[in-house]
Amino acid sequence: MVLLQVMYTDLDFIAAFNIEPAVLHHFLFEVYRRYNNIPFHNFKHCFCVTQMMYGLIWLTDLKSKMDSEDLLIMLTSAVCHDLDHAGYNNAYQINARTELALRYNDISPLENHHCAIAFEILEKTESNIFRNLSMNQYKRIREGIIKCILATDMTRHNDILNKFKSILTAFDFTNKEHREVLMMILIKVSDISNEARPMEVAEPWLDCLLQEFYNQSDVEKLEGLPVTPFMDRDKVNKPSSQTGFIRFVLLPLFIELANLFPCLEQHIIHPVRKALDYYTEMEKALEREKVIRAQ
Ligand SMILES: COc1ccc(NC(=O)[C@H](C)Nc2nc3c(cnn3-c3ccccc3C)c(=O)[nH]2)cc1
Repeated sequence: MVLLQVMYTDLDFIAAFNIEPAVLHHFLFEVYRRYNNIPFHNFKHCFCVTQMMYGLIWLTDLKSKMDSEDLLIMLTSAVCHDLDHAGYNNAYQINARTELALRYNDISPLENHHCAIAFEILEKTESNIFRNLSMNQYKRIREGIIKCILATDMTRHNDILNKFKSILTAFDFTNKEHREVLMMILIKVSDISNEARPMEVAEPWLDCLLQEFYNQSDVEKLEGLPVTPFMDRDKVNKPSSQTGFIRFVLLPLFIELANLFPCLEQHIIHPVRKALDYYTEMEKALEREKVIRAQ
């Protein structure tokens, strides 16, 4: 948590929002406690997403383009975005008619839950880092965090990306709606950006993700529920699922963001293109092996 604390300090949130260090520590400890020990959606994932968000804020010089409230919304949303994730995605929640699906009427049940847990923590005085804010500031920050966390539901991926594309040509930092879409894009980029990291860091994350996905599809098979193909251990081909993800999801998203911040080309697009080459090579090696074994 100390590293997360440094990020709040470095971005001058302590001074700007009169956040007491003890309260920040309490908040981050509660967040740490409310993430679960599952292969992928654990506290380490929360840290990676927050660290990526922090890096993007500095790389794009957002401090000079957006006010502190928006930056506080982005960092806090990253910290809280997967709180109490149990390793079963929205499709499972809805198909299995879980308590979450029932409570949130099948509308982004997980993301609604992550956000509700975040504000449960923030309701407690000892961990409410917003307790010295005015009512208006609190309302604005709460609205922003809800929008950002709910935007991490991948079923909304294309809608959010298309909205961003439509405003890109005339992006206006003084336009509230433009800023909101950009904040959603930035938390989405941070959330799925493992492949922008060195391969020795990125590949283990994919193995952890597949572990979580395989665990879910095993349960779905046991419970006679529909199984998502890219989660089925009998169907998933790791390199080809990842080349598909990088080509059709990751690169298009990162390229759009780089249209607004060209410096990101070298920092996140270049490494992802190298990751695509790596998994494409792995795919070919697997194919060759299959041919040899088939003979
Ligand atoms: C449009 O909705 C989608 C699109 C793609 C996927 N996931 C995939 O294609 C596969 C499993 N690969 C993948 N999925 C990833 C990564 C990072 N986050 N992430 C992920 C994790 C949980 C839920 C959704 C996603 C994209 C990654 O590096 N690879 C999941 C949902």
